[in-house]
Amino acid sequence: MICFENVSVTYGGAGAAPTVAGVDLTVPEGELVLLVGPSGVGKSTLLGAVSGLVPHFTGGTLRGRVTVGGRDTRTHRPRELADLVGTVGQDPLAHFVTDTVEDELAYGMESLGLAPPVMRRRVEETLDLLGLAELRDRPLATLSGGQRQRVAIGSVLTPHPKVLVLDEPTSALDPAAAEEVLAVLQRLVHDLGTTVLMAEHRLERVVQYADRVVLLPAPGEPPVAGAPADVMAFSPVRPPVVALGRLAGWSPLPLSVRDARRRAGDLRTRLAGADAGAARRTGPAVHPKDAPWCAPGARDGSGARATPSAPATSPVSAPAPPPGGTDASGAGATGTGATGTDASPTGTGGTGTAAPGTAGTAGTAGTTGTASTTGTAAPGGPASRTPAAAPRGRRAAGKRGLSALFPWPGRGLPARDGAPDEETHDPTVLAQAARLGVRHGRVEALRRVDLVVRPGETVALMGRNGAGKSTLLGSLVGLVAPASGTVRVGGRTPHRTPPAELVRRVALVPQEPRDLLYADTVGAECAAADTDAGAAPGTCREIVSALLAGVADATHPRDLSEGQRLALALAIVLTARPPLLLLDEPTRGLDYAAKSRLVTVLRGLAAEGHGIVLATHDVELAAEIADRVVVLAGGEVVADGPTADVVVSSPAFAPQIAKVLAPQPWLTVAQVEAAL
Ligand SMILES: Nc1ncnc2c1ncn2[C@@H]1O[C@H](COP(=O)(O)OP(=O)(O)OP(=O)(O)O)[C@@H](O)[C@H]1O
Ligand SMILES: Nc1ncnc2c1ncn2[C@@H]1O[C@H](COP(=O)(O)OP(=O)(O)OP(=O)(O)O)[C@@H](O)[C@H]1O
Repeated sequence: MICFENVSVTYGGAGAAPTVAGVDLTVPEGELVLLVGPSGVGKSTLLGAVSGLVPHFTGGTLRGRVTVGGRDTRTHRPRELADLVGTVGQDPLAHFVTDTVEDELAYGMESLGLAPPVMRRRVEETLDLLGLAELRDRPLATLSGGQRQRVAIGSVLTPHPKVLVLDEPTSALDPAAAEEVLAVLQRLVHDLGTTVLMAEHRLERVVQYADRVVLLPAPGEPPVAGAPADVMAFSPVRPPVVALGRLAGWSPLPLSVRDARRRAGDLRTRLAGADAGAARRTGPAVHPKDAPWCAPGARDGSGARATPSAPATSPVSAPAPPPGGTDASGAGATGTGATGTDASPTGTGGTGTAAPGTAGTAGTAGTTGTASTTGTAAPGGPASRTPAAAPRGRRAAGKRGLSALFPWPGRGLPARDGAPDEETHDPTVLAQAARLGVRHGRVEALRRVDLVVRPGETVALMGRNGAGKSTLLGSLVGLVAPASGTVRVGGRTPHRTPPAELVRRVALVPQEPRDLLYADTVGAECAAADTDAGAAPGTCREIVSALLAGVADATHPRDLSEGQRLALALAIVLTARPPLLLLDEPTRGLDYAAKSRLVTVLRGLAAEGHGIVLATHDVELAAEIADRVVVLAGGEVVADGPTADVVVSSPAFAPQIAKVLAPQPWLTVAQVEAAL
């Protein structure tokens, strides 16, 4: 059904190396084929060549031939393939064409001219199938990340295309929703003979459903295709059950928890006497001193360093003194460091690239709000949730709004220590929500939420799509104001705190990393991040490379792969080293190796006394890194406890290894390896 004949794709001008090359591949009708490989290797590029987006919309040069159902995708533009191919990209919002859930589900069918009764029936079926019935009239812009992804999937299912091309379709879905979507896909493949080509990083969710796996081992290297267990035997990306199977020497390798449980008897016996607690403490934690970007003096070359477990009011990320010697507390309104630059004389931006913002800069940003996608946050009121929908120009303004909100701990920022709500601040508490309620219009997104985050703690927020995780993170950075109860960060009330003060206490990597990016190149983003944070030049760049190799300085952030873009956004925020670090779904697009490097970095920060809160559906990540898991449901906290207790007691949130080795207490392959 899909045929690649000696295909290569090259971005950039003459002489550039091809991103993918030597692709000869056939995907037969009625098969589910899984495309795997490291971040940035070219998976989306190959998928785009099938849907026609590459090269028609992305640029670049496609050589060779890709046909779908006999149609050449180079001579047929995407709309000429629309009756045959349904595509879900990595950024659903960018592809939505209507305004509401129901309209979006109907749109593809309308374009094909299907009869109204048929459309009606299929919309209803799909609303039920994907748990969207209650959201049918909702504006798409108000949906949570996972709700958007469900709509995107639903909208390609309704026209019943013969071919589905899906790029990380479960990345924003909660575990149960992911299982449901995969069950639907399997039914389409088995019952209707639909052909599915899907790229996915969370192999633990999908590999057992694949008929075949195609591995892209490295950029420019030809793909290797085969039976899933055969490819997993040598694949550099593999789910925990496969890693466990390889560790234990099982053959054939297990692809599912069920397969692995059947093989695990001996392993359980070997592990019976081992100390799970000790193994759990044997993670790959790298002390920050051993991480180059964290080395003393890395930030300003002076060797100045914050004390571990410093309280929030003298944050571990406390900005280093500027060359001029001005310190954070004494800078007053003019403390702009060596440059003396006011970032926003026109009052349109936040601290921008001139992080050493003055009181005037910060105040202006906060009060005018820049009419940006998020700029309404600070004292101005709740923020729009639609930054990704904004055109590039607005997004740039959004970035300025964001930089006013998020973490550019400017040197010389005026500290209002001693302000009323800080007087009673307990330095062992980085953030606290008490009986917190938040509304988005008619939607009660959070109800009576209690949460405390202390220095050195890593907390995973988990829960179904729409449970309120992003809202809770948003309330900690002042993006949303409480309807009831209180929220404090570093002793401040976030939505009432001038952004320039808040950024010294807390930072957020948003669910859509694009919202943090505004420069034209990776290099410029990194340079701005260093300046904003008062870090030594090269710090941000070093973190990007440490998380993910192969991200070129000259690339426009728009052209980065999903994982590369996330690595850049993470690096920008990690450069700022805020006392409290908030991460909203921080592993989309990241391969297992990059994820493990991220875990190492975060562990290092936690060891230094930073607090970390991550909203995630990635149960494997939560098992690796979180001390505590807080589960939200319908806007309420329904569980809050040590990771092992919370995740093991829930089939939805238990990582694969916990399921395989239950009732033994192991959560990760690393723990098992350490114990053996
Ligand atoms: N339009 C473009 N212009 C220039 N370079 C691009 C463009 N699109 C992708 N690239 C580059 O091609 C490479 C492959 O990107 P692609 O998105 O295909 O990778 P991927 O395997 O899907 O990554 P991920 O797992 O992170 O989603 C990356 O280095 C990326 O920077
Ligand atoms: N601007 C808005 N207007 C109306 N409802 C909204 C708005 N923003 C969010 N919501 C709703 O609030 C609820 C909580 O959304 P939130 O984004 O916090 O969920 P989440 O737990 O992060 O979900 P996901 O796992 O899908 O990212 C959802 O039902 C969402 O649809």
